[in-house]
Amino acid sequence: MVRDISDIVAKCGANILSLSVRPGEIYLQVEPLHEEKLRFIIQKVALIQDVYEVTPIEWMPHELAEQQLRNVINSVQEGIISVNGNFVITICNLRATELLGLEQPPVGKPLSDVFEIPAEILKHLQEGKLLEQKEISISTPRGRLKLMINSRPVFDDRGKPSGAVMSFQKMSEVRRLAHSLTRPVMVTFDDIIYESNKMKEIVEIAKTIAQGDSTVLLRGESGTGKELFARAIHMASPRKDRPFVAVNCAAIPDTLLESELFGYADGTFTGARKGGRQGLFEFAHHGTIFLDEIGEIPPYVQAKLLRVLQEGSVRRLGEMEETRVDVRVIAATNRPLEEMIVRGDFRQDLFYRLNVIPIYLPPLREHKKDITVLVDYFINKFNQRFGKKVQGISPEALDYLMRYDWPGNIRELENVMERAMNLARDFIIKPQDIIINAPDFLASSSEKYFHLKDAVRETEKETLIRALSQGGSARKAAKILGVSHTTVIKKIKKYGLSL
Ligand SMILES: Nc1ncnc2c1ncn2[C@@H]1O[C@H](COP(=O)(O)OP(=O)(O)OP(=O)(O)O)[C@@H](O)[C@H]1O
Repeated sequence: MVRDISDIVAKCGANILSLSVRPGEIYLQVEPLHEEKLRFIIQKVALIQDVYEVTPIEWMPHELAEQQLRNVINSVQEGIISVNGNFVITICNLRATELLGLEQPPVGKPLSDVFEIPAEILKHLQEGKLLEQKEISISTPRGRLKLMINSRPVFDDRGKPSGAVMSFQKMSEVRRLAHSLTRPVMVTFDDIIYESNKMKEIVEIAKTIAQGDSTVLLRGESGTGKELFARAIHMASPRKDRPFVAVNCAAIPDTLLESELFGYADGTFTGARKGGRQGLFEFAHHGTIFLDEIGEIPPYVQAKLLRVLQEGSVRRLGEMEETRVDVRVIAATNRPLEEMIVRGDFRQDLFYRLNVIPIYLPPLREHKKDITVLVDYFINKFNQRFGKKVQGISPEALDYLMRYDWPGNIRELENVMERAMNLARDFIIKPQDIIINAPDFLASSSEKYFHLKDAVRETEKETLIRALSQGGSARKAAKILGVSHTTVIKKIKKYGLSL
């Protein structure tokens, strides 16, 4: 049939440009024809035995497939470049062309002409190796650009490397994406509940300093609202649409803290991720980093942190190059830093750098006036969470709360209220719904009633609290108690305590 068709076309003096045969279909591309000649060819071909239909079409099937593929690769957000075995560009999508600052896709040009690829990466590609999440910095007509690159090798029929397909994204976009996934819980100053003048003054100061960029040091006992204030300051600042990165310095083992904060270069240590990794400071670029439990950081990390605060740039572990970071630092601690300086446990110069705006959050026992509004706030909060309809608290129960000293501060009050809301059978919280786990306090109250299990729990919690305040850190408490650091961390979580 193909020969019969070709004969007809040839007799009409038309040139066949390409031909494609599929089961049940024959496609013919001929040079442009006069309309009459075309009609004549169609009529003749239609008369060939077993030909059912002859239709003029605009594009050959391979041209259509090519167009569809081009549309797909041009519509993706990432830059895509494919190279052959000689590292000549065969495909370059619109995003890649734009990122490289070029007018036209550089198809047909050697990769090295348009892309300043570090030698080690080039070697990697030539050897047909997979490349994952490698950061590179290239110069474009519009200036230097940091990219995150991935590359998959392509192999020929004999399994030899014959090119690669690379995809890349701007580092700033990767950061933004990561941030959109880890967006902080939106805490604002409206979520800070108080009515006392003491707290009012503090909130006013915090609102004012939120506008600036200076480092803030939040001091106060555990559970007084330091993290809440840090988040509210961030959300009231011009940085609110950028990352808020909260780091609990005490929860990260000393050996990891440095690389977590400042990142590491490729091949810095065994098991490290290929291509290195950016640290939390880089991740927080243009945003805020909250360094909780700052008193827990070891001396060598203190020295590096001081440099970051002084220079405004970070150097990843194992790297020479410095990266500028624009990060507002909010640090917090419940430790007596001044005493730690005297003992040589905390650097004085770092203290001064951190203590630019000190904010002291008082313990709840010093602003008991706020208990009433806080109780109402927690009743509302837990009504919503538990689908309850508790309307308030009885005067006796409130009096009970007022008599207690709240060593665990607002966090402890919140926990006690959560428990009370679970126990409440009525629309009003009664004294019997309030369980305060403090032996001294229980002894002085009318409801003293212990199962052995509860007593063991209480004693364990008490002992843990004592070891923590004596030692000042989970690690030291573990030593005092003769248990592992992990056990202490687990128990702290179990009892809703905080370092
Ligand atoms: N003024 C407040 N109004 C409402 N909730 C508060 C207030 N202060 C603290 N809280 C709540 O109390 C709990 C403890 O607060 P937060 O974690 O901020 O304390 P912290 O001082 O950072 O504690 P730690 O030092 O143990 O990390 C949180 O659930 C927080 O939402």
